Amino acid sequence: MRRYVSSLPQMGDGPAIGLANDARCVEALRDVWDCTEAVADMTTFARQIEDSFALERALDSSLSEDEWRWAVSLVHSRTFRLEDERGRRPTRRALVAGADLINHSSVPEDVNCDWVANDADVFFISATKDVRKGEEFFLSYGEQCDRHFALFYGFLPRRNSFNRVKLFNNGREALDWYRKLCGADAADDIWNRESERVVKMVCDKYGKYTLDKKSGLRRRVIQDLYLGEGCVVSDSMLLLFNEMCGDEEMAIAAIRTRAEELKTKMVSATGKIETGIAVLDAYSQGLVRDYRSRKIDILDAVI
Ligand SMILES: C[S@@+](CC[C@H](N)C(=O)[O-])C[C@H]1O[C@@H](n2cnc3c(N)ncnc32)[C@H](O)[C@@H]1O
Repeated sequence: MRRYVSSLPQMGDGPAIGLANDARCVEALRDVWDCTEAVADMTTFARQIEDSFALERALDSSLSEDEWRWAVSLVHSRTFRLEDERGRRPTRRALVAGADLINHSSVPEDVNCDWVANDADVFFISATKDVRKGEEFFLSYGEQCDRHFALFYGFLPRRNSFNRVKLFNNGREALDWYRKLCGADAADDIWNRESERVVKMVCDKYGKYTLDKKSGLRRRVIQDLYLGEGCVVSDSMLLLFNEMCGDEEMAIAAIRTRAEELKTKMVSATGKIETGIAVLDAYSQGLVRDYRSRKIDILDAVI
């Protein structure tokens, strides 16, 4: 056991355990387009660490905050989530020595093994294709965009076909942006009726239920308004703009305009980001830069 623990990333190995563990990153990324979700994740994570540290500290006053952050990061980056689909048992996390050495790949063809745990908590890991002697095993830690890996694991997958850039937070924001682009008046009745129709139509097809914090009610919202790797435009965004613009060419032109606008915003924030990340270690600085440049590449590809 001691040998195993000493083989783990040690305290201070920040990069190996993710940017979410560094509060200074939250400041560096705040207000920068498309990092808003990363910042929200990091803020939640920081609060969870603080709250749980206070509880642990009550049990063991010799525990330092750095030790606690290190332990939480290892649990995040090295454990397997055991979920009981029938809901009879709460979700648990298993630290499986040996299996926790397998790296992730976001390239489906490179993934060559998979895992499962049975009802008796026996953990199986098996090859899903022939693996030659000396070849590396790769698991999929999930079909996630770069944000997830940078924040909670401290790396970016070599190639990530699941990476994306969110162009709008919801359908109303998108239509409001488009109204301004067209120079229409916010009080224009015809425009507003048409917007209502489009939002309802896209919501019926692609909307997801979310909890409205103000009213406490569940509402259907259009969320997946994104561009993905290889000039992929999400179905909900294409439908929304097709309906509003009346034809596909104009819809694509509007999406391009938005991409250009966001790229300009991201590039112009570079100075602020560089100042913010100057306090991070060189590895983490590189991670933030790569994270942003991959987003810019996605925007560039459609411009
Ligand atoms: C479950 S561990 C995998 C084993 C780890 N490489 C080790 O040597 O202990 C997860 C950590 O491995 C690293 N990792 C996993 N997949 C990676 C990849 N494709 N590229 C770079 N680092 C990766 C990250 O530091 C991540 O937090």
